[in-house]
Amino acid sequence: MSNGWGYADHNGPEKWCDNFPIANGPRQSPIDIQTSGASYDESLKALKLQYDPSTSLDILNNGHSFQVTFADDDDSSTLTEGPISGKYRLKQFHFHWGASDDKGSEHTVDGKCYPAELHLVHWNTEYPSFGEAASKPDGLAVVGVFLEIGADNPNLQKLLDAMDAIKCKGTQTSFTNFDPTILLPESLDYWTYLGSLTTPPLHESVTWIVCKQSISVSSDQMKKFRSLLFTADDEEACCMVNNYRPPQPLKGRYASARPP
Ligand SMILES: NS(=O)(=O)c1c2ccccc2cc2ccccc12
Ligand SMILES: [Zn+2]
Repeated sequence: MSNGWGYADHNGPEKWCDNFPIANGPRQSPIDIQTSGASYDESLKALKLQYDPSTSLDILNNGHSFQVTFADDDDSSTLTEGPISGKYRLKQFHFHWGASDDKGSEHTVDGKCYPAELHLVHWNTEYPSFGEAASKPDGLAVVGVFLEIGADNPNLQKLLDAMDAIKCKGTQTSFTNFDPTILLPESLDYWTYLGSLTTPPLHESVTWIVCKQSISVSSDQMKKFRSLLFTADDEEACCMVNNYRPPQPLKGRYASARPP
């Protein structure tokens, strides 16, 4: 690929295998979660998410999505319990979305797409750093939350207001005192499976934890997501839309869930 990976026809998900052969690996993400095939696992615990708003640092347009980054030099913001062992620290969260309200999520549920999907990225403190953890089979845990078209979601407003300052690739601004707990659905019931990063380098290092309940977003709020650009201010403008990888082959995998 001439100029790095992206989501266009010339450098998008169908081309990633050229530079990242793991794209055709045995535990790639996202997947279509087939609820009839999901198994109940008595050993699964309830998710325990403890976030300290003082760890939020900044919001960045990285040219693929926008992400809010967190200080991860201590155990102030962590994920424990659920399907994982030990303690994982929150590193960042970001979103994926479509050009229209009928697509945009990476995971699907019985073939249903959502207009957007939130990913909260955590790394296993068994390893010395995020960078070390990112390529280990149990290195990362990502909590996914679907966004569904409905009423305006006031909990998204601070993110939407910051978007004017990060329109172009490579721009960032301070984003402090933000508690990502407000982005979570009321119920933290989840499906879980072993997968990968959904973007290059596609490391097969992620325990996926996908919430069954969605949060709301209005069509007008989705238009604000679509006002961001994939491109830098000195490049021809290209709207940041359809920054999602489609579901990948299950290759014998299935999602698990806690018994009702
Ligand atoms: N979609 S994703 O959660 O796989 C993902 C990451 C996952 C784990 C670690 C780092 C990640 C960085 C991402 C950056 C942009 C988009 C998805 C990303
Ligand atoms: Zn993601």
